[in-house]
Amino acid sequence: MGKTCTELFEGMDCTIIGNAQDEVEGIAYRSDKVKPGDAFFCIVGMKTDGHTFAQDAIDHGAKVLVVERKVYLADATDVTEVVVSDTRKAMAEASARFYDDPSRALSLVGVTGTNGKTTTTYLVEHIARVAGKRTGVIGTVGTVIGDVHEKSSHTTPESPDLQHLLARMRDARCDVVAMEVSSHALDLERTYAASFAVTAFSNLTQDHLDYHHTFEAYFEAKARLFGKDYPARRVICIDDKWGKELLRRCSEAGDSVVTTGFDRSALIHPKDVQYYPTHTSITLNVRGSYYEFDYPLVGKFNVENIMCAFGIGIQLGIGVSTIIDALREAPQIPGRLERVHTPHDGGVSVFVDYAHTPDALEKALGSIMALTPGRTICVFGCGGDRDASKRPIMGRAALAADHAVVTSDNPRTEDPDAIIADIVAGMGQGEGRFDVQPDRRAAIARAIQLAKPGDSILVAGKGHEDYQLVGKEVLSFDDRVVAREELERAFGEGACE
Ligand SMILES: CC(=O)N[C@H]1[C@@H](OP(=O)(O)OP(=O)(O)OC[C@H]2O[C@@H](n3ccc(=O)[nH]c3=O)[C@H](O)[C@@H]2O)O[C@H](CO)[C@@H](O)[C@@H]1O[C@H](C)C(=O)N[C@@H](C)C(=O)N[C@H](CCC(=O)O)C(=O)O
Ligand SMILES: Nc1ncnc2c1ncn2[C@@H]1O[C@H](COP(=O)(O)OP(=O)(O)OP(=O)(O)O)[C@@H](O)[C@H]1O
Ligand SMILES: N[C@H](CCC[C@H](N)C(=O)O)C(=O)O
Ligand SMILES: [Mg+2]
Repeated sequence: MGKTCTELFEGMDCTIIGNAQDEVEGIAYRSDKVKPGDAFFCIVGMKTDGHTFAQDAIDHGAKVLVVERKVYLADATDVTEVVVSDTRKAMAEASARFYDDPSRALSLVGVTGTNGKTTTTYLVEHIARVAGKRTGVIGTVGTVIGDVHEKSSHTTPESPDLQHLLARMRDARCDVVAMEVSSHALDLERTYAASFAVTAFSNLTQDHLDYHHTFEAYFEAKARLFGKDYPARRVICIDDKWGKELLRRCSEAGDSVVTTGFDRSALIHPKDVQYYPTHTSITLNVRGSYYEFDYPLVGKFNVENIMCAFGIGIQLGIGVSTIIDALREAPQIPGRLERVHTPHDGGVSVFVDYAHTPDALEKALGSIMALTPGRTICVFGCGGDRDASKRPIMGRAALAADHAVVTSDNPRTEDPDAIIADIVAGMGQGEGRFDVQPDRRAAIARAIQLAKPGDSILVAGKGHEDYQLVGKEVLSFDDRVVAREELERAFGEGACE
């Protein structure tokens, strides 16, 4: 299934040097992954410049090079070069064409925002499924095509991988695909040339300032999903100033917008919410009509996610009663306030959650504390090679718990003790209310040792992850499994009193 350079690049602002009728067999952006007949896109990255790997790509069989500046390869006269002004955008557009624009053959939903993307996409998938649609999901926890789950390395894949996935979903006759769109993806044009039926915004709070540097730049990256490159129907949570600004822009552009939020001016907002340990009872005001129902997710932040998914359902044309039927039976989202079940828990509730930002940690703790009769203990750390400025803020946020155990998340290439020192720098007011235990298993065991019947433990930061990244190594580690093992060790048969 090849495509000629003409087919891939026609209409783009580019110069083709060589044979425009050359057939391209695939699209590559890593030289060592090139297969014979591929087009290799040379990307100027943050660490290195893809143009310097042109020869390596040719050695692996690349037939076409797409470049921002001509590379003049003396011995490669049979290689066609395509000169463009932005290889990332050109790669996204060529990838869409290579797979015959799969996003146009289905309803693609893009969810962006700092927190809530994974949860919302899972809810949308479930709503669409209950509405009788065939579904797909693309995001942090992995890819789902129909009933088949696959792992993924990025929340939002690089454009050739994304278009390939969408093509597989189209070929599997998916009607609705719910996809997380990260700010990195928008900035790096991974989703450029994908056409969305609906785009949705959850919230914007601190994360990824290592990459974007300022909040404004972070917001503008997210805002792109609501701009001219991505025409679609919109769903916007207007509880923060960033959502209000997006609403202003989309209204000015004449877009169809469904607003959501606790803000009473939102088209979808709650009239009443009752929080329980196992579920939530809500009365929602949806465009002036009231709907009362229970759903099996807990916590205040999930009210926002429920409303966002509701709004997306409406924008997809799904009936309100179907949306509510689906939400009543909403699935447990892996590693999001997921209760650890084991026969011997000593009356201690352990929740594993993916809170890895200051706002998420504060909200996850608040949600657990509101449902806990006893004390709440928080086990958490921060990822290495990621926004370091969030560490002391997360430290301070964790002091809302009765006790905190500061540990390692994914240290990656950083020194775990140095990450912990950054966190503890924000915990000056908490003398005596936290311990430090760099070993994550020992930290979970320590929290269990401190807990009494009626207490809760929040193990935050890694959620569904079944690995720990230490240096360049990928170690096997799953908070849910480790918590279960440590609960059994503490309270199971044979445990020492
Ligand atoms: C910060 C970031 O997103 N970086 C992405 C970016 O890397 P980069 O610009 O540094 O690329 P580079 O290493 O300088 O290389 C430049 C070019 O040379 C190529 N190259 C490089 C080496 C070689 O031997 N051969 C070769 O061809 C590379 O493939 C690349 O095309 O472009 C690369 C592909 O072109 C991505 O793989 C890489 O993702 C890195 C691995 C990453 O960790 N990204 C994370 C932060 C990320 O994207 N996260 C978001 C989720 C965030 C959230 O939701 O919280 C996500 O969507 O997953
Ligand atoms: N609407 C929300 N507002 C604030 N915090 C939330 C919200 N929804 C979820 N959270 C918190 O954020 C964590 C991550 O949630 P989720 O995985 O849905 O977000 P995400 O945007 O996909 O995150 P990531 O950027 O890592 O992909 C949850 O475990 C929870 O602690
Ligand atoms: N998508 C986020 C996930 C962070 C998860 C946390 N466990 C960590 O490793 O920091 C990121 O890549 O920044
Ligand atoms: Mg996610």
